[in-house]
Amino acid sequence: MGKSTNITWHETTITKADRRIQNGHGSCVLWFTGLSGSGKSTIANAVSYELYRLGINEYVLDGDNIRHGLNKDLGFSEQDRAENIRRIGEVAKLFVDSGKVITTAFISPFRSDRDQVRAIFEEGEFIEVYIDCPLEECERRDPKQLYAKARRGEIKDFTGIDSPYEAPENPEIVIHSDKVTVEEAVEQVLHYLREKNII
Ligand SMILES: Nc1ncnc2c1ncn2[C@@H]1O[C@H](COP(=O)(O)OS(=O)(=O)O)[C@@H](OP(=O)(O)O)[C@H]1O
Ligand SMILES: Nc1ncnc2c1ncn2[C@@H]1O[C@H](COP(=O)(O)OP(=O)(O)O)[C@@H](O)[C@H]1O
Repeated sequence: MGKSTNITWHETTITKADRRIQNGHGSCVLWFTGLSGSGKSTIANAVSYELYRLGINEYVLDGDNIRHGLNKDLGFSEQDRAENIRRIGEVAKLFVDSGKVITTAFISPFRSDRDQVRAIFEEGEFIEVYIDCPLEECERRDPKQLYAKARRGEIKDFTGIDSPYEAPENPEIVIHSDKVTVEEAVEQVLHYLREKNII
């Protein structure tokens, strides 16, 4: 329940539909989820680059970056992760309303948090992209040496080690990042967007 009272929703003069017409394409959020090191940031940025090249209005919301600003008051407890995802979901909704195709790269380990974000969007606007990569491979990559730290007990509540990751049950897109190249992953996402007439 919100704390604000006496507030009224104000419809904007220019609508999401108007912005989509001006842009010449649809808007949606490609919600990447997966373990640390699975490839969320790499693939989300590669998708974004390709969309930009095609003249599509895009934006990337990335976990580490948001935690430097908007969500710098949040840690990695289950409660803080839920609030992290809730806020990102609301920000993503504003971007989708602005007419963009956005990618988000957050571990978002809890199914209920992701489902709550899905619920604030209209049908077809929330596209869950599961970056499916075995923990062993993520740990082998360990691009930020965080798994090594977690194994040494220097980071607590690390996803996949001592904090759970709940895989999506019905994601729109599954990318096996241990089996396909980044280029193939990008093509998989673009194919989906074209098939749905979003781009
Ligand atoms: N305890 C713990 N568990 C998981 N990840 C950790 C942790 N501490 C720091 N980091 C770093 O923070 C990035 C994950 O932030 P997110 O906002 O995506 O996490 S979450 O969605 O709220 O679970 C994550 O980024 P990625 O590696 O890009 O996933 C890590 O770099
Ligand atoms: N097929 C692939 N898709 C995505 N990343 C890959 C792939 N193969 C190797 N990598 C590497 O794995 C690492 C993934 O890191 P990152 O994108 O930061 O993951 P995350 O955002 O999920 O933590 C990068 O160093 C990237 O170069």
